[in-house]
Amino acid sequence: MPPRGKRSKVEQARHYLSGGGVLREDSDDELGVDDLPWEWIYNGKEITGARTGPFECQVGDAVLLKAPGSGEAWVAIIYEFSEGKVEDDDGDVTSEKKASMLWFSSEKEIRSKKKRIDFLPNELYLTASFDENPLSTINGKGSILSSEQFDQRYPTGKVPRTSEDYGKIFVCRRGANTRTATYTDEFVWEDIYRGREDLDNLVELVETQTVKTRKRKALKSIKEQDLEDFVIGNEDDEDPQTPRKRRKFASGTPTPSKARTLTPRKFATPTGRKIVTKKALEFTPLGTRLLPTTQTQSSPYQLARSTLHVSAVPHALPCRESEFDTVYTHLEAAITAGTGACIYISGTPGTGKTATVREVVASLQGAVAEEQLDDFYFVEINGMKVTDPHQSYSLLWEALKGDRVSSAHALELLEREFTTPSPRRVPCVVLMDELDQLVTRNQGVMYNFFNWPQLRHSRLIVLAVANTMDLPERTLSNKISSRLGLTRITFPGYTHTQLMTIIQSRLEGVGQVIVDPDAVQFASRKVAAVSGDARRALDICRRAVELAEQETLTAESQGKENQAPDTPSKTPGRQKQSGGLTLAPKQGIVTIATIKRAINEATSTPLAAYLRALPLASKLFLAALLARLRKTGIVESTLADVVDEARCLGLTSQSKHIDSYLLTPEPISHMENELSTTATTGTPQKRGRQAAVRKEQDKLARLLGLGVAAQELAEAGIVGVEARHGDRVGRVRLGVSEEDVRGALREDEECAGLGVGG
Ligand SMILES: Nc1ncnc2c1ncn2[C@@H]1O[C@H](COP(=O)(O)OP(=O)(O)OP(=O)(O)O)[C@@H](O)[C@H]1O
Repeated sequence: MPPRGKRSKVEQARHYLSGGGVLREDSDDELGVDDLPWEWIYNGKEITGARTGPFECQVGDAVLLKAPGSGEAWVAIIYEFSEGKVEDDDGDVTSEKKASMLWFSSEKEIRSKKKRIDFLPNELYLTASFDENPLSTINGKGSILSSEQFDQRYPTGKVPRTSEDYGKIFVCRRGANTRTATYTDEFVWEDIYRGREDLDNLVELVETQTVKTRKRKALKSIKEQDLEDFVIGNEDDEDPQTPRKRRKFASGTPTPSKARTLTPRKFATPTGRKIVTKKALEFTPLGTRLLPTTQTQSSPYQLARSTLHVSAVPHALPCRESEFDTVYTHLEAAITAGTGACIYISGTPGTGKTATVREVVASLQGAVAEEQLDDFYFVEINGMKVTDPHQSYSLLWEALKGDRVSSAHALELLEREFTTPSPRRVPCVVLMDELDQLVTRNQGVMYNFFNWPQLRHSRLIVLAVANTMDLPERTLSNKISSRLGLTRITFPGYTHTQLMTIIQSRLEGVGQVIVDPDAVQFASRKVAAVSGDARRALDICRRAVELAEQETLTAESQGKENQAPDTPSKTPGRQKQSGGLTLAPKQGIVTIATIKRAINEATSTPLAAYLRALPLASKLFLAALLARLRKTGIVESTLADVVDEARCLGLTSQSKHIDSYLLTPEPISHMENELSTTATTGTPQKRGRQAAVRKEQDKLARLLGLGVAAQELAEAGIVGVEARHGDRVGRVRLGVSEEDVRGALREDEECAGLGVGG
């Protein structure tokens, strides 16, 4: 190996320039292949420099930074040094020496087609973007020159490959904001930068002479932004809506007086390939826009229906303020500190988990747009929308790089990405919704998404949303899940007063009373008694508004038959109309009676009627399947587990129906044979015991008869049963919506005490 600082010609020849980004082989850096420890260089108490072996660097020096694995390096000026604690993958805490870097950017990183046409092959732009990096990412020193100085040294405009300077010397004559593609006036580097004391002036120069943010259509209200803002895979540089945000200093680091921004990423893939985005994948939009007011405000009923619709995005989420704050604080802290995080959010359906997370992300997007928060990417992966859990890998990779690859390849790339230090990695927030669906047969996906945020270079923030509290423990084992150190937030079911507030707040915009307050209270109490599900409460109220509207229209058309043709139509609240029709005081608005009708309707669909008419064995089977679903959060159960669950339900249930069902002699003859081995003679005590055993066996035999019920339910499409070849533990899952089954059986007398409510 050649002595440090000197490179063989062969090694030198390996260097090559790439538009300012230096591509070099890792072993060929000035620091050599041995990872010697870094030491501080002090001036009094102040850290002014750092050394490793014979290599030294000082505040104000231009350095090359590497990203091992990708072979890329970037150029930055050291702004200051600091030391912090880090936990390695084994949980050991060590201290880490790092430096905040002021970045140069290559022409390649300008995120716009408005690139300058006069850029030089080895030109860099000075940015006002800072980032913190471990000293271990330093790869050597660089030199920055004005174009005049550079021309004097290299009149041909090129650095010979054999030169010591090859790949290390750059021209800087302008500052730039890479996101807005705006540039400072031309300057002479040696005039504006003589050393560390000029650093703050440099930043100020770039900040004042470049435009900070592109104009965004919807800074006022993120909810009204075009959905493209949140759709990944949209790499259109011209799109001013795509969120490309700035980063602040990591927390815990002394923040300089100047605002600091991160050059938004537009790095190539690790293989250096240009990213060509194919047709964008579909993602769940961050929020669904409200329909145009012209469509919704034509009648107060229509307005009420649309604001009560579950797909409408409310302007605020009442009763979720503290959950919002917790999620917001965790996300903001992780984005700012450039660390990973994994937040596990659980709660029964309709408790506002998804809505709250989207609201938080939208607020953070707003903060980014206002330059108060660092840039971050956001992607939603919904377990219900992926056909295979492994697709999550491709979706995440596409979110990070805009590059669509197969799941297996994406997994490989992600592993490499997250274990590799990279100087300017933008944090990525992933919402993994309906997580239960992603773990059906494969815990690997969940494990990876929970584990990656722990890797110190990942900057991955995972928000995992599921219905059950202990999904990680159940699927990953206690040991692994406790090591993962998840932050847990539980969303409780809404109380009736909270549901009232939620409904009333949605109705505020309607302008007149369409739903009687007593009706709101009635609906809220009904829902809170079983599930605390806002979706269900909203659905009931919306349906009740439709019923009230129909009622009014019918009354109107009947009235019209008695009226002159030009009589104005009625609106809710009017009691008397010309033409002799008199409406009752509450006619036309939703009353308790309307709510009752809406609830009845919801439970009197053909499916509900079918479910209620099922034999008790089938109902018990469904109740057991629902109980499994609620306990495990996993959509699929084994038949054996369901039968076990049914046994527990049967033992704990107070229902006389269930009791008599379980104690009726089992009709399946082979069971009889198996179970009739107990003798029926002996002392009265013994006979008592035998009778009890017999009773238990009868119950068991009955329970085993649930297999027949399962078969019948499968034939009707209510459940799906899959017994793979050679697999005696058949798997079963619901074939219709869980809510439909719960809704139908909730008030069924035979199912009382089986806990099917929610
Ligand atoms: N606090 C609230 N204020 C207004 N609307 C709410 C509130 N909480 C929930 N909603 C509404 O209820 C519906 C269901 O909410 P959301 O999808 O967030 O529930 P979830 O807990 O994620 O349910 P699931 O587990 O079924 O996905 C949405 O339309 C949402 O807007």
